[in-house]
Amino acid sequence: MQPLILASSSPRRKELLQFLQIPFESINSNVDESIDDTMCPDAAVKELASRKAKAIAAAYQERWVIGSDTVVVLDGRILGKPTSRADGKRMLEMLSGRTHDVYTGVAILFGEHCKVFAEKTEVTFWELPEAEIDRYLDSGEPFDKAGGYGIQGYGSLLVKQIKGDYFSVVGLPVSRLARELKSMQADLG
Ligand SMILES: Cc1cn([C@H]2C[C@H](O)[C@@H](COP(=O)(O)OP(=O)(O)OP(=O)(O)O)O2)c(=O)[nH]c1=O
Repeated sequence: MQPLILASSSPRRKELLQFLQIPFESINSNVDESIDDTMCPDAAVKELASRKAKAIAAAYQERWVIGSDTVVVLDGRILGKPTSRADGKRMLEMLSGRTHDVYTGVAILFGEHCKVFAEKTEVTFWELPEAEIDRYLDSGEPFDKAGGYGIQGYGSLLVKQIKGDYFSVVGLPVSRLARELKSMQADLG
């Protein structure tokens, strides 16, 4: 079997997929990630994960392809990656002292076969004084991450509690993914 393709540019997703101990290569899908504002988060991450996987599957026939997308959701509003320092600060101020949801969608494609699912994890932040938010922004870590933080880095210090899959927050729910992939492969013989 040819190596699976991870339709992603994310170094975190690449690192997490290595836990499955299967050969793969990663290829950036470069898709337009705009979505309808009124979409519910579960549907939005599944749509974006599918869009990323389909873009690669169209160019690489007969290959297993995985696409994924992560968003942060507070009070029903989707927070993507901050567009500026001010936007990052606004997001972290909103998340301070509150519990939000992180949704990660995954699409597994093989020819006309596909499985798409989403995981939700609840994350609670400590109350964050402005000086702590400013220090965190200075680290540069927030800018390529949904919600403006990375739980796997300095952002770990902002987090009081999580409920659900930690790896899904980092960008790929590896444990569920391994099971879904195995089940699809068993069904296909
Ligand atoms: C909340 C959170 C998000 N993130 C990351 C996961 C995703 O990489 C990113 C959300 O953006 P995505 O659009 O899901 O992914 P990406 O642009 O990094 O990569 P690609 O589309 O090529 O697969 O935020 C963390 O690394 N840690 C966290 O704690």
